This record gives sequence, structure tokens and C-alpha cells, in this order.
Amino acid sequence: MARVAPALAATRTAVRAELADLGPGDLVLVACSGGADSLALAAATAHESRRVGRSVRSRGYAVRAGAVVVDHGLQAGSDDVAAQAAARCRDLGLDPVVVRRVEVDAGAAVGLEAAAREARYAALDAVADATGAAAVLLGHTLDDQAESVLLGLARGSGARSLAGMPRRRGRYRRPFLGLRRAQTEAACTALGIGWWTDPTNLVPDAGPSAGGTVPAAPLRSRVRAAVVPVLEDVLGPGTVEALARTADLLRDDADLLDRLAADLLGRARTVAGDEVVLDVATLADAPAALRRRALRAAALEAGCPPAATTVRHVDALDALVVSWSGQGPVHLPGDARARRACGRLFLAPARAGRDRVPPASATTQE
Ligand SMILES: Nc1ncnc2c1ncn2[C@@H]1O[C@H](COP(=O)(O)OP(=O)(O)OP(=O)(O)O)[C@@H](O)[C@H]1O
Repeated sequence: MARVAPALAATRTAVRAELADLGPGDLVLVACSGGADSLALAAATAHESRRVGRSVRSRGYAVRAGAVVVDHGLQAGSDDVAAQAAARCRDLGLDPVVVRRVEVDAGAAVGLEAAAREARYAALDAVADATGAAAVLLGHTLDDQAESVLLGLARGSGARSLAGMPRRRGRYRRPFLGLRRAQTEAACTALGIGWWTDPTNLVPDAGPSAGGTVPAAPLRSRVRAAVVPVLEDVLGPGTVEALARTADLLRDDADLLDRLAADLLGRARTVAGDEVVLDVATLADAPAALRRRALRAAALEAGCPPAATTVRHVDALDALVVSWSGQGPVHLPGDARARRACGRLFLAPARAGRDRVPPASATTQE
């Protein structure tokens, strides 16, 4: 039997582990952009789904494998790219293969990349719901994970952001988080599969340093093309793996802190209703790491969009708790608002309950 290229074998082993817990007849969808990572994922999934079916056919077990291609409509010819990606998935034997065109709000406050991501996941969710898929596989690699850590560091983020992407969340699974991008490219090459390269990944110099004359490439593309190679050159091989390991370690820490913060939020909550109402003393007694997480979670509960709720907003909420000097309300993203009165924090969702006269006992500002 011909020897399978090591990279190809690695992609198949990684996918096999992700399919192991699926039940008879379950459908798994590959989210495929047409890039090397997701085409290698499509190929490995097609191969492994057949293999699973063959090895235990006597028990009537088979995993079905399909694909979803999202056309963001952001570049000329994006429909051709999507159609080609879909054709490659069909050639690999995936079925169904669904192409979804989405509208991305180019003027979104969260930025184009985040808006595209939001639209993409909404489309993936919709197709997964419509087809009853048990799992959706994403092609993120170790390199993507390392880039996420670097982007988080540069933003001045907390542990949750540095924790990068989890291997699984809900129906989403990332079998390739332990593989290098070079391996997915080698797997495609071994199979003779051509892949699409996003042109914005090819303009590493375009961005703030280009003097504003060239449209900026996505930040992640610039980190990928210009920052990671320098880090590997200066800090040595293994840097990308070390960054990804940082994400794994911090994810455990962030999970614990989030659990403890949720517990604090539960203890601080005093009244149910259209506002989130919290006891200031309970929050003030807690360590900053938990208090600030609880405040952010409360803001999200009050309807603040996660991507727009920044450290600055948490700082302002925290000041209402620990640096109180009678300051006015804090304006939050999503038109929510927070104010302190009578030893309580009131986080009001957009408009709701905002202009209502508070009970007499709560009108006195401390
Ligand atoms: N247009 C798309 N349609 C379907 N899935 C997508 C699309 N773009 C990204 N994804 C999914 O998200 C993963 C990570 O996205 P990212 O933007 O990093 O990928 P990419 O570099 O465009 O392509 P690839 O990961 O295939 O090389 C992809 O591997 C794929 O699973």
C-alpha cells in the first residue's frame, strides 16, 4: 500500500478523533472557505467519514459529511471563489454542500472583520439548524491560535482573550488546533488539491505603516505575514507552539475565573426585572479579577454587545463600585446605561426602565 504523506496522515488522525463521539447517521459539516486549512479539513473529513462507516458497517454505523461555504460578497469574484470551493468539496464526496451568500454590514461599529465573522457564524448556524447537523468543523490551526494570542496581547486583553479559541464550543469543533498551517498545505499538495489564497493575505505591508494610501489588510493577515516570521526568527523555532500553549494554560484559568465571577454575580444580584440590579457592597468585597468579570457579565446581560464592551467600559463600571464620588451614569454600548443609587448598581438595557422614577428610597444619590 502506498505510504500516506505524514501531513496527510496527521490531518486524518486529527479529524478521526473529532468524529469518534458522533452517533449513527449523524451529519458533520465542514465550514470551507476554499483555503488550504479548510480544504484539507474537507478532504480528511470525507476520508474519515467513509472509514468510520466501513469499519463498523456491521453495526449500521455511518457518519455523513457535508460542507458549508459562505460567500461574504466583499471582494469582486467572491461568488466564483465560493463556487469553486463548493465544487472541490463535492469532488471530495461531501454531501450536502451548501453555499450561502451573506450581507456584511461594511459600516458596522465593530469593524468589517468582526461583522464578516458574525455574518459567517449566523450562516453556519442557519445551515446546521436546517440540515440537523450534529457538528460543524472549522479549519483553525496552531498558527491561527498563536496569531489570536498575539492580537490579544497587543490589544491589552485579559486571560479570556489570550486563551484563544477552544477546541470545542457548542456544535463547533476545531480538529486542526494542534497542526501547523504548513501541514494542511502539505496535505492539500499530497492530494493534488489547489487552494484559494485570500489576496488580503498577500499584502503584508498594507496598513497603518503604508501611510494610509493603501487599503489596510486585515490585522490578522498582517500579523501572519509580518510579525510571526520575525518572532520565529528572533525567538527561535517553537515560538508558535509556545504561544498556542499559552492559550491552553490561560483557558483553564479563564474558565475558573468565569465560574467564580458568575457565582459572585449571582450573590450580588438583588432584584429581578428589566434592569440588572447589583449590591455594591458584595461586589466591593470581591477581588478585582472576579468583580470586573462579574461587571462585564452584568453589562452583557443588560444587552451590551460583547465585541463592543471594552476594558474602558468595565473600568467605568468598576469606578461606580470602588471609586464612588457621586459620578453620573455610565453610558454603555448598545444604548445601555448603569448608575449607582442607595448602595446598588442599576444596569438598564436600551431605554427600558430608564426614565422611570426610581422608588423614593432609591432616589438619593450616595
Ligand atoms: N467563507 C467561509 N465559508 C465557510 N467557512 C469559512 C469561511 N471563512 C472561514 N471559514 C471557516 O473558518 C476557519 C478559519 O477562518 P480563516 O479566515 O482563518 O480561514 P482562511 O484563512 O480564510 O481559510 P482556511 O482556514 O481554509 O485556510 C476556516 O478554516 C473555515 O473552517
